[in-house]
Amino acid sequence: MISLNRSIYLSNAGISGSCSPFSGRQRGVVPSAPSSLRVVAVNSNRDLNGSVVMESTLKEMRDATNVIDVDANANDAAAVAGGSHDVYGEDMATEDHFVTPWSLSVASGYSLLRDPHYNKGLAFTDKERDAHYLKGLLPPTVISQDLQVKKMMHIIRQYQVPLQRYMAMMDLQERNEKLFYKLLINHVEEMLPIVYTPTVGEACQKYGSIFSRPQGLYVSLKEKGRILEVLRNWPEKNIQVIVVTDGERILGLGDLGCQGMGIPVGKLALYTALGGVRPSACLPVTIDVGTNNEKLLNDEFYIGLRQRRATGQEYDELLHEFMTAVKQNYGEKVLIQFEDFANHNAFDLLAKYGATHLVFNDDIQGTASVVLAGLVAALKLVGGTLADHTFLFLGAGEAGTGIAELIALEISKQTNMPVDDARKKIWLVDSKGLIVSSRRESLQHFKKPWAHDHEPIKTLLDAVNDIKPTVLIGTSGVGRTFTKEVVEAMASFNEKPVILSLSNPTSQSECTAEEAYTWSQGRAIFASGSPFPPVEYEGKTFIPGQANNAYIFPGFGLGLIMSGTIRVHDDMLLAASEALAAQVSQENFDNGLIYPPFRNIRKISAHIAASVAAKAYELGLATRLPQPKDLVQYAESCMYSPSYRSYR
Ligand SMILES: NC(=O)C1=CN([C@@H]2O[C@H](COP(=O)(O)OP(=O)(O)OC[C@H]3O[C@@H](n4cnc5c(N)ncnc54)[C@H](OP(=O)(O)O)[C@@H]3O)[C@@H](O)[C@H]2O)C=CC1
Ligand SMILES: CC(=O)C(=O)O
Ligand SMILES: [Mg+2]
Repeated sequence: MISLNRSIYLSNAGISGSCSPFSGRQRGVVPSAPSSLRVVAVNSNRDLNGSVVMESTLKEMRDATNVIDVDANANDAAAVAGGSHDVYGEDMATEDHFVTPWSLSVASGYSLLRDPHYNKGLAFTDKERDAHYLKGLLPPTVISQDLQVKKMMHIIRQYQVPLQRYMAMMDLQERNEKLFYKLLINHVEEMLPIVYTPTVGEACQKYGSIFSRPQGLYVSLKEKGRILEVLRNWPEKNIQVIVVTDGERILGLGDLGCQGMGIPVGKLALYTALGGVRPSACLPVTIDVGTNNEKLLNDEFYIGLRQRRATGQEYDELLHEFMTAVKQNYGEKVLIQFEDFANHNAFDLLAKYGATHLVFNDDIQGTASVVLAGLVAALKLVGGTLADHTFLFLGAGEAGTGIAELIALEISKQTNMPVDDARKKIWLVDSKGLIVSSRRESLQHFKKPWAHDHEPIKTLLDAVNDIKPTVLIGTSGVGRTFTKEVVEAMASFNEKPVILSLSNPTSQSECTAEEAYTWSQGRAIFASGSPFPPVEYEGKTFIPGQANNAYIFPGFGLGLIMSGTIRVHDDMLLAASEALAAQVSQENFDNGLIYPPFRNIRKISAHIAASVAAKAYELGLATRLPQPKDLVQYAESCMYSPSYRSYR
């Protein structure tokens, strides 16, 4: 039986006996604990000093003095599931689940205010303040969550420097998670450039200096042989999406080593805000195998291993241990999204683990899907079918060859032409010039399918003038490479040249929106990886689109999760593309846009999720049966809500 003085808090502290109260997420339990064992940390002094392990029942928990609530997120899922299925966790629907320690929390008021999952700040009602020992810990006023959002926006807008806004947002995420997501969802177009590209790039570059509270899980070479143990230190048990990087190609900023952590953290914030995956199901991971970035190695504030990158067998073994441990710890339905790996590892990891794990490479596959969607939509503005167009890429790495391949697959599907023939409509330029057959022997494997018969060409401008593409796509990671001459050449033989500058962050964009519109005399159909503001040209306002995989991965992931899909298939990427393209309205087209606005992203994500799930069911890769009748409605019903819950 439980004997309580003042308050109790469920955590894994009872098992470890050594964890400090409320450092990071505290609703977890050592996953290997037998399910019948209830682990309760008794807090007699508002601390977890003297934690004990004991058995308990749900009733006992509820009888305890200060029971807050079952996991609010679990409630979201259970509510939409009508208590009958488990969208967000295998064992969520059963009563037994609700007595497991990670789904029920009991806290002192003081601790409650410091738990980002439950904290509501001034929005705690008087009744809640009474019930949860909050009296006196807050000033008397009670305000709504909407007013809190308004106030935070006011504070954030006062910061002129984007990095300060980023830090304010990260601070909010660590302080009051629901408020963070409410704000991000309600102000998505304004806040996306802060928590995501371009600002997240600068944050990664300066991560060591701005680092305060750790976010995500660091798996370094030091942990080799003990990765399962590291995973078990993470307090959440029902992880559904992991975004993992090794920091070697962070946006177009190169090797940022361990400081790449900003990317998984940012991507997963989007999984929740844009795709509705609950935050506690998301795990950001950075694999630290060292860095070859001399500046960071010599930076006294660098947070990672101070050694050059491990490669070869040492690297492979660490990654394999990680992949094996993830599956062992979270099961086979956890989605592992590879992010910002260098291409010499990215393609191999995807190929190696694609057959055994639910893996998705955002840079190769997510980017491909978002760009194909934009191109399909662009056809409404430029005419013809995909097969009628000629595509030229600057950059033949993950993004470039990934997009090229999906375009070829779609052309082949639409025309019944062999994929090899479809590839002939697509040309790529890398740092050595046009990829042609005479270079084949020395090419990396992912470039070989693009080595067409042609004379060697050294420069992009020469390639543009020779090949005369209708679509020019920048995936080089090098800024200002679409020069005036290049854009003018595109505009000289295309009435409406399609120009996509995909490289991130803004500094690496192949050209700016202003350059694209002015150099093409306002005729370009333009989109970029990082956002640009509208451009005035000859009395007309041009609104550039944002071609970023953020349109795809949140909905794509949601579709996989909600259908219990066990493997990613190319047809799912095509389905996601079609779903996104279908969301572009006539009004968007009238404004020259080939992507819908981000403000509708949750609806868009629901449609993408539904299409991906439908494809998964069709392919027999979905395990959650029976298939829901209305997948869009189902996707919407599964989405995390950032609104506060009432703590009874
Ligand atoms: N908008 C979006 O959603 C996304 C944008 N990106 C962005 O795309 C960029 C590239 O990413 P990724 O494909 O993964 O990177 P990779 O390193 O895999 O590929 C970069 C490619 O660019 C080529 N390149 C580099 N410099 C030049 C140059 N001066 N002239 C011509 N080609 C050059 C490289 O050539 P070589 O092979 O010879 O070295 C390589 O083929 C990044 O900036 C990234 O942020 C990536 C994913 C999604
Ligand atoms: C957007 C993205 O994934 C990248 O630039 O790498
Ligand atoms: Mg990326």
